[in-house]
Amino acid sequence: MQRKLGYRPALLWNPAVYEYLREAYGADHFSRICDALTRPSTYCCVRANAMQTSTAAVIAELKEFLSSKEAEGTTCYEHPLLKNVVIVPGRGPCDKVCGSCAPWCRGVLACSEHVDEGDSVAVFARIEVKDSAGKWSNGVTRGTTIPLSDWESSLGGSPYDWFIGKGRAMMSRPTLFRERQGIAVKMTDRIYNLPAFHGILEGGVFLQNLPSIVTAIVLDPQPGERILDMCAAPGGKTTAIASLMNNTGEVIALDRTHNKVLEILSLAKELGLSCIQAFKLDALKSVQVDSDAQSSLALTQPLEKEIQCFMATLGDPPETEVPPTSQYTSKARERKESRRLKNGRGRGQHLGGRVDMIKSFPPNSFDRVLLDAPCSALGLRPRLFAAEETLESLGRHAIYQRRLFDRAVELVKAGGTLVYST
Ligand SMILES: C[S@@+](CC[C@H](N)C(=O)[O-])C[C@H]1O[C@@H](n2cnc3c(N)ncnc32)[C@H](O)[C@@H]1O
Repeated sequence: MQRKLGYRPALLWNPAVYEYLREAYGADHFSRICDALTRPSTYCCVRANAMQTSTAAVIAELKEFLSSKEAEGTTCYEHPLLKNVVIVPGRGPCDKVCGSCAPWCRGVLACSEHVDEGDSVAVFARIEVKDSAGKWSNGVTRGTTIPLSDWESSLGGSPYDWFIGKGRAMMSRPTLFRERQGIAVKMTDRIYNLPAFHGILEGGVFLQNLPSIVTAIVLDPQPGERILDMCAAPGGKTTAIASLMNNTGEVIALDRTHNKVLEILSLAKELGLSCIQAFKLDALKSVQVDSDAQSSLALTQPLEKEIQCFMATLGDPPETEVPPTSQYTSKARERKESRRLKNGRGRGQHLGGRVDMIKSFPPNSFDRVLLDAPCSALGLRPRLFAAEETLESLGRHAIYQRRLFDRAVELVKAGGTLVYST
């Protein structure tokens, strides 16, 4: 039983992607990457909003918050090199689980008999796998009972179950399978422990990962300049840039999705950054073209053709390629669905609020351009599952990113700075 409580998960890949990346990185390096991806970061990073507070004030307030019961034992300190950046170390992995994420009742698949509100429970994550018919499933019907006597051979025994911590049931077993909303388990001890910062120091801090903060610093925006952030929502890097400019000059943020533009505007308002203007625009169409250039653009290879060429460069797929699914879903439909998942609600389902649209910008319009292109999200951590990405979908991301990059190159002034991050 003790063996199961160790946290040594494996990341589930599409086999062809796994082979491709293993060859690209080398077996040893790739194995370390896979291992790191399965674990959360062991620290949090908070950017102090210099417009509203000081780093010292943020540290004082965070320390007070962290010394509260929930986050006991955690402290924070200023980053040794980056001013305005505060690091909050977490803990993990803990052999004996050392909380608080909260499994939502609709997410609970199976549960032991006679669990009552207030009981102490162990929480496992189960990963979906593809069955022989090519259908994704976790093999558990919602409402399954886990017999306490043989939990190890049922839920606990598969390589796709990982113990993630202990908690207290907030609902009885019958209630949690009946309810449509609510927290089923309040985690008390987690394998990895990072304090939650809900609603803390609103407007004074922004929770942001270190590479995102560094991206804005590398761009090196200067007060008074005109900066473009091409794929900007929710505005983490846009606001970091505006802060570095002491809220002077012009920071233009683009996103192609209405609701996401609203998010940028709302974050800029919350942080008191008035030099940010956000527009709804497809960055692929962000460069003004004259009519000659327009007709040559029409001659550029369509995306599908470019992807086929990319696939051809990979040669035959390895024998381990995942079999095609029995239920056919068109590529266009798959793309639409994945866009919907990434972009949230579409046109006609606006969150409310007007956003400005802009047509395009003349070439060489900006002192500096940041392109934080949409990516495959394979590097997001922690993750136990990456098998939905195929070589084709990765190729699609690469081509899309390159097209955006071409636009960024056109928009930055000669001698200006272009930072590409993804
Ligand atoms: C990686 S996220 C950007 C994160 C952001 N830079 C930050 O730090 O908060 C990528 C964003 O690009 C947007 N996007 C994707 N394709 C786009 C396009 N063609 N034009 C404009 N925005 C696009 C997506 O809606 C998404 O919000």
